[in-house]
Amino acid sequence: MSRKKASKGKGSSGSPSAATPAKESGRSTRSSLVPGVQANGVVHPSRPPVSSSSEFYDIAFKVMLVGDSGVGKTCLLVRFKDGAFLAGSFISTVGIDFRNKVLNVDGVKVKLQIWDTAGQERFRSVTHAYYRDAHGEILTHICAWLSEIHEYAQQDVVLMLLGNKADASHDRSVRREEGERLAKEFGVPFMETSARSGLNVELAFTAIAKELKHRSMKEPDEPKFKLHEYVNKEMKTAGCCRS
Ligand SMILES: Nc1nc2c(ncn2[C@@H]2O[C@H](COP(=O)(O)OP(=O)(O)OP(=O)(O)O)[C@@H](O)[C@H]2O)c(=O)[nH]1
Ligand SMILES: [Mg+2]
Repeated sequence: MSRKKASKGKGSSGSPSAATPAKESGRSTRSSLVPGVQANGVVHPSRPPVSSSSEFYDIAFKVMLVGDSGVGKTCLLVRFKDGAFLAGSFISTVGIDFRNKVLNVDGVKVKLQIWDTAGQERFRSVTHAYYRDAHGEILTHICAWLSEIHEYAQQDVVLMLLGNKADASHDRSVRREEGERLAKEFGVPFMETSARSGLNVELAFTAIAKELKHRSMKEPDEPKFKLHEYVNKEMKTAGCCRS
């Protein structure tokens, strides 16, 4: 299987299809974005791996983080990408940013190009343009955002609801019971996360990557990947020692 090289780091763009470097959010240093990365879910024919480096990938997908301002989308992405928590004052995302991460999913290098959208209402028209290219959506406020997704995203987009700030008793985005109820009602997987402690952050993105990879590369005789079952099995509970 031939491997493509992933652009590293963080970027932002005014256009969903042409990824061009743009302004930084001011929260972390900017690294350059290599344009022309195809995040199209296309599997490349089998060839020996070009490199064992995590920079190389076999298949790529676009995943969007959507939700209200302040729920922790940027922090979740930084935790996933860099393993760190963005402490300090809250700097709201302007427009849209993205970061790439390559995961090893059952021996396949899956690149997630993760778009971190601004939750503020005034940027809504910017984020609408990105929905149609997204393969996966990670939500942090299901009711308000599902109608947007139904309107702008592809029908078969993979969805996941997160209840972030599980470490904080008062400042949570979604109460666990409420999250579980809504997720059941809308038929999407739900998990509690914490960008601060790292709880379930890796799992949330890995689960999406697994589902997308299985959809693209499933052999005819291979059993269907069950996202709900995988999430329920792997999920760690808030308050527990693991993260
Ligand atoms: N306790 C706690 N605080 C968090 C967590 N995640 C984010 N925060 C805090 O919540 C605030 C908002 O986080 P952001 O990640 O910037 O929020 P956002 O969803 O990206 O907001 P917009 O960019 O405006 O859409 C910041 O002050 C973070 O430090 C978490 O898991 N636990
Ligand atoms: Mg943000």
